[in-house]
Amino acid sequence: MQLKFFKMTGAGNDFIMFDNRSGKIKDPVDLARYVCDRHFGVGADGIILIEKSELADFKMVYFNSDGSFGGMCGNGGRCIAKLAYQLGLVDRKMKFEANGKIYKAEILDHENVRLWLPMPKFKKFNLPLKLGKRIYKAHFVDTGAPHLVLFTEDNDIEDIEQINVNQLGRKLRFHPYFENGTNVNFVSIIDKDTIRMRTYERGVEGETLACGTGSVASVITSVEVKGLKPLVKVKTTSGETLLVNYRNKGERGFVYLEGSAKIICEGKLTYHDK
Ligand SMILES: N[C@H](CCC[C@H](N)C(=O)O)C(=O)O
Repeated sequence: MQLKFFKMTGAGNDFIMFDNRSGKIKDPVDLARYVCDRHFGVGADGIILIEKSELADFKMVYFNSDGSFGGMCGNGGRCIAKLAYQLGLVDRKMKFEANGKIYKAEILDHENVRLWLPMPKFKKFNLPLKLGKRIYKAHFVDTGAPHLVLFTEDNDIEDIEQINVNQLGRKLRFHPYFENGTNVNFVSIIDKDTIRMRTYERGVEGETLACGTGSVASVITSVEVKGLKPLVKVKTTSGETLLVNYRNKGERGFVYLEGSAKIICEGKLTYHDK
């Protein structure tokens, strides 16, 4: 069959997007593995399907490039909001459902999208993680995707740019403490409202150029544990900056992620469903 697709990037985290409101994509796992391959497919970190929702304007269904179900994706969430707007499905402000939760998004201008996330319920700060002979000082926040956060300054890492993210990230990603694995973020504090972050992503099994839910987890941890002051700028590996605003004030609390979301191209994919 032929499937119309859009290739998008959210600050360097790239996705192949499909409108699946008709339900014609039946095997997204196989499709994700095929289309995300950078040499035999189109190439991306994951696929995202727009589907119908009973609860919101539409539903976002996200799979990593290895075909695993991704739950939520912050950069992908900004991309799907942009696409839904471009396709005329929604106005500038919208609500969508992803993995059972409701997200709000707003198209800010031709480039930037703001995405509000539900307040993370599951956080565990100051989590010692033993790996071989070393104990890493880590923190964990579930922002719709599971995220481990390690500050370089607490783990005797001098230069974040020198970390072998694919090697160390991979070891922590498969740490037996996490039943379903975890994404791993390395964070250096630059000043009271800026961090540099590098992420090893579960399901891509390598460093990605930016990670939205990881940025949110890293900023929440930076504010709660290190006293950073929102709005916090997150310098990603792509060179783009993501913004995270966060107030932890009970009923009035909120957290949002802001950054670019762009359509790179659209096309038709020839695909044989297995
Ligand atoms: N890149 C995504 C996170 C993906 C999480 C996914 N890799 C998983 O938990 O399986 C983001 O921008 O939020």
